[in-house]
Amino acid sequence: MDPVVIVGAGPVGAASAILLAQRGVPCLLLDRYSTPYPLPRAVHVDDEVMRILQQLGIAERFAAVSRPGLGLRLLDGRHRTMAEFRRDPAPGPHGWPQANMFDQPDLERLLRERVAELPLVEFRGGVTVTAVTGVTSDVATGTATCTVTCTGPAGQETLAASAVLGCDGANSTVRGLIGATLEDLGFQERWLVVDGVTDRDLDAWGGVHQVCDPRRAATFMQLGPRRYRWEFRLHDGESTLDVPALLAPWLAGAAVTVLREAEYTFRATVASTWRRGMVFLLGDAAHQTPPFIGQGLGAGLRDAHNLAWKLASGRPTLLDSYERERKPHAKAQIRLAVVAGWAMTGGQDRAASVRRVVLGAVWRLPGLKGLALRSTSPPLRGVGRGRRAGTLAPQPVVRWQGRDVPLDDVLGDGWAVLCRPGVLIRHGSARVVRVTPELDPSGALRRWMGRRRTVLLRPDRVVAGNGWTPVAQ
Ligand SMILES: O=C(O)CCc1cccc(O)c1
Repeated sequence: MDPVVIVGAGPVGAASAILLAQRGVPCLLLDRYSTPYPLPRAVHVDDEVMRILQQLGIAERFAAVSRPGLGLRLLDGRHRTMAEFRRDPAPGPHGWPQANMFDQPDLERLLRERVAELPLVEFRGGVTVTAVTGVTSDVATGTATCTVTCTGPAGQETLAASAVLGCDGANSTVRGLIGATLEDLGFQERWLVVDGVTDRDLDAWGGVHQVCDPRRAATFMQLGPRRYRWEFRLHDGESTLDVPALLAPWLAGAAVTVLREAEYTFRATVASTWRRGMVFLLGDAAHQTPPFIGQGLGAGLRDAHNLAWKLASGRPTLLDSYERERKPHAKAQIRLAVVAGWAMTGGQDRAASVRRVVLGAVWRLPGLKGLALRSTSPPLRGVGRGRRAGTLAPQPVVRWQGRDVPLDDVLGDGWAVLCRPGVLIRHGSARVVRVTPELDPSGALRRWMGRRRTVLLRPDRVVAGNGWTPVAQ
């Protein structure tokens, strides 16, 4: 079997390789560079994405280097809290804290270590892809073969591939090679991103601070012990900022070493098509979002998780659902991020300051203080029928073979059916898990199942339907 060639060994490419190799699919993981990009970019993943890291086999190690986020605070220009939306740091319905803050190089290291453990993944660094063919092959038979032309330490090579995954970031070569264009979702701002380490803990609140000040919108958060991220909006015509002066109000006299200062243009875009033949786009190659709800990297990992089991199934008809499911989900999260950005920066008009005053006043109403933040992840569209189809099943701790384990570890890598005790089903190749009081001592799974006798779960733990619907399998 020709390998799946994955272009780009950042988190999305590495995650794709791991998920495919774990399912027995050989992968060739190519990157321009031999070592991971050393500078921090993403800072947050939610609890649904933590389940993907769990499936990759790195969640425990990741939890040891990340910290639960406490939510979101909206501050005015004098850093006074206008509103606070809290998150519980304890594990939630998906078995992990709802928000997890981290330093991206830590995640990249864990992913590369996991890649190195898998004999079915070959990594080649220093390789630049120049052409991809086979993009219009008839994939109905599943036998299409693509070729990837690249240059690297071995000179120019043409590689045969059963599929090609373009995980090569915002300036994706693969995207251009398959003729996809970018749809603009109407947001473009320049921001200065500053990462720093301080000589002592700043004793800051452990959530994300969004400064809603049209004169200088800003974001501040803690990523690790004495590790902090600041982001400052740049106005038209500004190319540099007085960073020490901007950091000073956050430091309370502590000294900071700036690790990185980089200008980014935050954009909201989605690729016109995410697939040609057996060539797929994932991550920033397929979509870019402003960072204001912390869902950029998560969207890419969701792409990898959505596609890997479908590719590994060897059933080409399943592949049509990749873009159909992922694109609306990614767009919904990008639109939310754009709204959040608008609320923060809100323009320079008089109405913007009125909006902020109203927000502050609304926030002081009794009952609104301490409002909990909800998930920003909508259900996937077009997945099966029935209640909760397209949503991710929860992941309570269950009692299995005498041990307390997270549900996903019991469900395994394939299709699964949760069923009430006493229900007789023909189970085909799906793993049948009977939801008895012994299995589910907290009752969380039984409460979630409600009156449903059975629930069919896809390999990515998305609800495919109620009852036993072998059609979906
Ligand atoms: O959802 C949360 O609790 C945090 C969202 C977040 C994460 C990272 C950056 C950012 O601006 C928002």
